[in-house]
Amino acid sequence: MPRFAANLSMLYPELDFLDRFEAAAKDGFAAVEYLFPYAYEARELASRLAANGLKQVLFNGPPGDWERGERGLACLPGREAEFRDGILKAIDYAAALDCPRIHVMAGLVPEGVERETVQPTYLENLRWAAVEAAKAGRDVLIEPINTRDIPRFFLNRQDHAHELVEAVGALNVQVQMDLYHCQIVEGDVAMKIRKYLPTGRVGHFQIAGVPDRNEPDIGELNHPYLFEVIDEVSAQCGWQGWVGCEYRPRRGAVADGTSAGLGWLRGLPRAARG
Ligand SMILES: O=C(O)[C@@H](O)C(=O)CO
Ligand SMILES: [Mg+2]
Repeated sequence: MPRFAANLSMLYPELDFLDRFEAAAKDGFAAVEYLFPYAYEARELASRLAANGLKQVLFNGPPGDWERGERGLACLPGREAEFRDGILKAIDYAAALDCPRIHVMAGLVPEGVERETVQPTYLENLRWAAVEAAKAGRDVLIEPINTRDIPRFFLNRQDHAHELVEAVGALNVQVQMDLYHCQIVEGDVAMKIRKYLPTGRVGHFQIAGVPDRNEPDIGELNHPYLFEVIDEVSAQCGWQGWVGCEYRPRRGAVADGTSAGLGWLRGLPRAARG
């Protein structure tokens, strides 16, 4: 089975953020990811990781003004200086948390502007981020996201993400393949894993039930089958990454907490949470 990381932005909403580390470790996870570390001192987060024997495997670069709807700066002409400051801050956190990957959110295509118009800005920003991240020994990830959840998001499809990774041409730029978004936008998920994982350009997976982003055993995707596909292809190509559990708990959230909804994980053959 693949190795699973708990996404602490979505799992354990019944707990304060800093208490979610312990909860994930108690549930058997060996790794965590979350959207943003910036509201906390890096040393506080590092001590939670260490105290609970957890690895940090992913977090996001600063997204701009999240409260006002911004979802990344990478494709926004005129925001390059802010983008660069954010990437340098993320690299500092990645060093303090010993985190190998940073997800750089693409941002929203401005109203009335064509996607193609902002693509040069996106590529230039990614190239810059790749160089800075490489100096620090980190990978930069880009994630196609569905437009039902984030209308006008610049990057929606796996093929577009892989084209962009090729265009940047840096070994430390990879695709964050979130199977939830992939199913909503384009489907044919198993074949896309078979197509893209052997390229060496998939840095990380994420999962959630589709369509409602709840536990992976609710909804239209057959995750045990997809995990077998990831296992089979990984065995052939040597992929050794993580699968982030990025969903909003439905089964357990109210009565018993997130743990009660982890039956899908406990039920997997040779379940590997670390
Ligand atoms: O899929 C998602 O929503 C996340 O992985 C993310 O980084 C942006 O919200
Ligand atoms: Mg995701």
